[in-house]
Amino acid sequence: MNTTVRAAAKINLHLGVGRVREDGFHPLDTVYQAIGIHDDLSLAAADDLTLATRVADHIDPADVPDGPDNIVLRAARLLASHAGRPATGAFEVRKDIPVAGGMAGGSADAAAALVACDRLWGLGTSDDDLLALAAELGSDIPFSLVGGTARGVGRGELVTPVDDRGAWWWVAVPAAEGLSTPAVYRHFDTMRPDAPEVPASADALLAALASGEPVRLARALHNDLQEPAIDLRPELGDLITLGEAEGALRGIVSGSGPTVVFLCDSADGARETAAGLAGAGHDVVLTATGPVAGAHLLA
Ligand SMILES: C[C@@](CO)(OP(=O)(O)O)[C@H](O)COP(=O)(O)OP(=O)(O)OC[C@H]1O[C@@H](n2ccc(N)nc2=O)[C@H](O)[C@@H]1O
Ligand SMILES: Nc1ncnc2c1ncn2[C@@H]1O[C@H](COP(=O)(O)OP(=O)(O)O)[C@@H](O)[C@H]1O
Repeated sequence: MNTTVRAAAKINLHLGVGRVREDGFHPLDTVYQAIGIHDDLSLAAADDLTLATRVADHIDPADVPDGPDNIVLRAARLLASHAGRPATGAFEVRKDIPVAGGMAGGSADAAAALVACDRLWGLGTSDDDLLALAAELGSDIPFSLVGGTARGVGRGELVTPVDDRGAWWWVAVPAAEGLSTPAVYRHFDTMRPDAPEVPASADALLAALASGEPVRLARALHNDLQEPAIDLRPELGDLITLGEAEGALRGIVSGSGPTVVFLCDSADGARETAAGLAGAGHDVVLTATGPVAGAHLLA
């Protein structure tokens, strides 16, 4: 029998980035939100470890590694070694989350793989151990397990859920070509040699979130990686201006980009913004609500 796990894309409502640490990572104060764009991962019992990927029309299959470098297989091997057992199983991943888009698609798949292997192998790994293994694989992966809306500190791996009773409407516009996360962080270092050691606080964003007011949340959105991402891809600035002219409350680069996400005031607002962006020639325009759950088993 197959085990199927769904994992969501993330956006950063607030991404405060401090001066690079000695270990090469940047201290963050961030607020993540999981939104309704998903990858689905299924796992069947097998004698060896295999992976097949299927991608949505808006994804180039060549962008997804199909060998041992795929983070799904890395996650399976890490959990197997933690449990002292062989890594076995036949994975199939169906990708809808833009690749190298600043939406943590690989992190979502890694979180899904941890949950699926734990189930198929009957391990009953504790939440604390799963979160620690997730952090070892990547800074965003603990959040992909937790989902909802959460604050992330440290290098983003220390995650605490926050109060969010909103149902926020988002329009996401991925780019045809992804951006490398380390390259955007390096560009941040060049552009912001004076970056403070302590990253910009997420407190104002959290207050806006608790208000439930889309206009207030729109004003509070903040991303310190937006400037370097736009400097590397100037067309992202034009895209933000366009989406705002088409009715969005605010556009912002998602994480390290190049996906741009637009906060809208309602379902109708999101439909209108999406239609305006599509009419202006953007082939791929996705609409989603957030928050949604983290990596979870499908019945
Ligand atoms: C920028 C963010 C914002 O949520 O997301 P994406 O836009 O990539 O989705 C994250 O910080 C990405 O997290 P993730 O993609 O898991 O990063 P990791 O695999 O841990 O690290 C990849 C590389 O990114 C840089 N990195 C990552 C996290 C961090 N706090 N500081 C960094 O400088 C380092 O160069 C590191 O070698
Ligand atoms: N399962 C996977 N899905 C997507 N990308 C993967 C996967 N496994 C490894 N990768 C590699 O990770 C890189 C970053 O992918 P992704 O997590 O989608 O982006 P981001 O870090 O911008 O959120 C990709 O360019 C790809 O080479």
